[in-house]
Amino acid sequence: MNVRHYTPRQQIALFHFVIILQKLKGHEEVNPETPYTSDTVGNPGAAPPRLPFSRVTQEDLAFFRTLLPGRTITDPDLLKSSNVDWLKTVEGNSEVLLRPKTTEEVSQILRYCNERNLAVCPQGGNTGLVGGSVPVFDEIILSTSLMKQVITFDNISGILTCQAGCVLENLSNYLEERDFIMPLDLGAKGSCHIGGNVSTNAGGLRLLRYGSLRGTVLGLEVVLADGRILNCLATLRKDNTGYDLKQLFIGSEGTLGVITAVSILCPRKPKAVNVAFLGCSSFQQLLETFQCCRGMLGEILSAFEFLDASCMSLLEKHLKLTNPITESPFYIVIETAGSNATHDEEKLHKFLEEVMTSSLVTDGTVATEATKIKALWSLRERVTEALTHEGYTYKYDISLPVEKIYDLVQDMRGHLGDMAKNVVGYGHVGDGNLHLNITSPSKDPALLAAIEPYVYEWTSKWKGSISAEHGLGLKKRNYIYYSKPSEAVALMGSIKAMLDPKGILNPYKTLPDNIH
Ligand SMILES: O=C(O)CC[C@@H](O)C(=O)O
Ligand SMILES: [Zn+2]
Repeated sequence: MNVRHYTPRQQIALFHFVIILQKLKGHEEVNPETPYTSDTVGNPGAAPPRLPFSRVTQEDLAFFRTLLPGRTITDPDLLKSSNVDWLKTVEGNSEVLLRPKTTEEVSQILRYCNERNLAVCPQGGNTGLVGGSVPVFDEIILSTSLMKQVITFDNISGILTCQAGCVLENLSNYLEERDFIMPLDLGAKGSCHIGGNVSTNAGGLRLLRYGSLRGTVLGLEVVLADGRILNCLATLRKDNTGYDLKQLFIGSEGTLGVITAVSILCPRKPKAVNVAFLGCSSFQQLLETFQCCRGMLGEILSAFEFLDASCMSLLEKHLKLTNPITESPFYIVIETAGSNATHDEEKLHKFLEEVMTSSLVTDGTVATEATKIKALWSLRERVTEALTHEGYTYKYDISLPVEKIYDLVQDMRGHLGDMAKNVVGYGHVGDGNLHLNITSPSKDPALLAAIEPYVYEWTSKWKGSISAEHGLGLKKRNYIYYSKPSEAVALMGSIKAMLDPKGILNPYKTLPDNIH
């Protein structure tokens, strides 16, 4: 976890080396076809015209280079992967990437940018799916990648305090060595930063059991747009002294402040973990299995996830993963996490017996051993990755009453007919959160016009959320009114104006172009 101290020259060399390695691995290879977002101004889901922020000058660069020697990056090749999002769907034209190590440095950067009216795009692991973590035009990229120190961990209370740039998987490993776990787990754990997770209020695979970050985050340190440091890094379970300001920064996607440190309540590492992978012949049966599962597994249930048969075909086709059970229209991943292996296995087997004999489930397999558990989880966690091989993916992250979630997928299939290559559904049944993904060989404006606003109207009719866990970013911000009343959006605008009067923090994100 600790960062070794390198000279500025060594740091640049290391940074170059890492980028070359990433390119060789092919992970960070930039799709040359990603259009610059600035070229798409006026298109649906794209950017409004550039706001009148200052442009970065040589004097500005001189200031940053003095403040962050070796950590002010201007080489276009090195900037490329920070300008483009993980999905390679949006790309900014930033000419500066800043890599502070301390809160004080972040504070000095923001104080300077605010005075100079320079726009800033805060960036964590850049794994977001709504275009929130990359610049739209030439915003300065403020990366948390070197802020990766664990500050404290209390093994009595289970409270971890760390810098915002800690990678989620590194934190999980750190905690597991101490018999604890993170309350949050995501497919992107190997790259995403805890600060980014908190800024977007990421949900993930354990929310059913441990709740959202709005409950597990106990304190935050945030740097405001004008450079003021707000130290609300409490490590208390209970604290009712005034307004809970940290909630404003959770899920506001870096538009109100830059999160620099987080304190979070971590559960004990479960002694026994089991994963069951089951097949169901209808979504109705899947829902009945969920009800039965909640009743019979009770407190040991830690995840209830699903994917449909189309997702499975893509996993097999593109990632060469093997379906461990008989083909079914729906698949469920159930995880139990408890403190007594015998008790948990007994409960799980009784439940499996019940759902098999009542024919709710057609086939299944169970894993207790770590590598097999990981393999079963891959079938759910890697659907997003499999979809990227299909061409262009239109992504929708919808909350609905749980009994409605798959109706949307079926309805959309009927609505789109042959226009779409694939219409797939997967997600977090336990949280009523559907990931509806629609693919086409390439970007297709006619297909998009058939999907939107239809999908948002459908969601709004059932009082759902048009962004359950991914945020609004650049892509979804103008659809906020489908989920929030105008009074609420107007109040959000007032809060933004109060905390960031010049609007320098992550402009063009989260809030709609027109607040009415
Ligand atoms: O890519 C998506 O649509 C969902 C990604 C993620 O939230 C998941 O649950 O796998
Ligand atoms: Zn998800």
